[in-house]
Amino acid sequence: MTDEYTLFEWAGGAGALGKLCEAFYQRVHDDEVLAPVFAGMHPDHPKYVALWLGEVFGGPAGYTTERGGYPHMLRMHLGRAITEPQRRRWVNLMQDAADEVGLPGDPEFRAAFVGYLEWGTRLAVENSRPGADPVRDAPVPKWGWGVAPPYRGSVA
Ligand code: HEM
Repeated sequence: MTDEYTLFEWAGGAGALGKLCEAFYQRVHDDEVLAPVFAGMHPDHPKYVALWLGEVFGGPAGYTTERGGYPHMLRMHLGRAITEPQRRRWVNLMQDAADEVGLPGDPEFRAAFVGYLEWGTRLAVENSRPGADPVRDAPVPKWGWGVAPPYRGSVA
């Protein structure tokens, strides 16, 4: 059964995601494309992103209960005008960090993991576009092992 474990559990839980984000932001710090984007970030930003990822991947709802949930995450991206090269570098460095900290390398986990990174970063670009007016309030999304159906727009 594919849903016997959540992605959170399969990844190694909060500890593994914490290490992933520490390694990722270390790489960001040394990266010519992303260092300027994150120059003013909150010192605990890696912890918050780890909390977010944990909730998305089926772990505890800590980002919602402790950090303002989806509306806060969305606000943090509004107006940032994230570019495609920045987005792509973000995805690349996350995968480098996943290798570095030894997240599971099996095809199913990595496909689901990278699927979320692609989906989430493309939404971040869209939502950060100057003038974008995305829905402000929504639950933290959940990501699992499955395959996402095609997006058909908002159907009344
Ligand atoms: C799957 C993709 C992404 C996820 C899951 C994500 C997650 C988050 C979260 C949870 C926050 C708020 C942290 C807090 O509570 O303080 C945040 C803030 C931020 N994100 Fe993202 N993000 C994604 C993509 C991106 C991309 C592609 C960029 C730019 C290349 C970006 C740039 C930023 C910046 C600059 C902040 C503000 C950091 C600070 O000032 O502390 N994000 N992100």
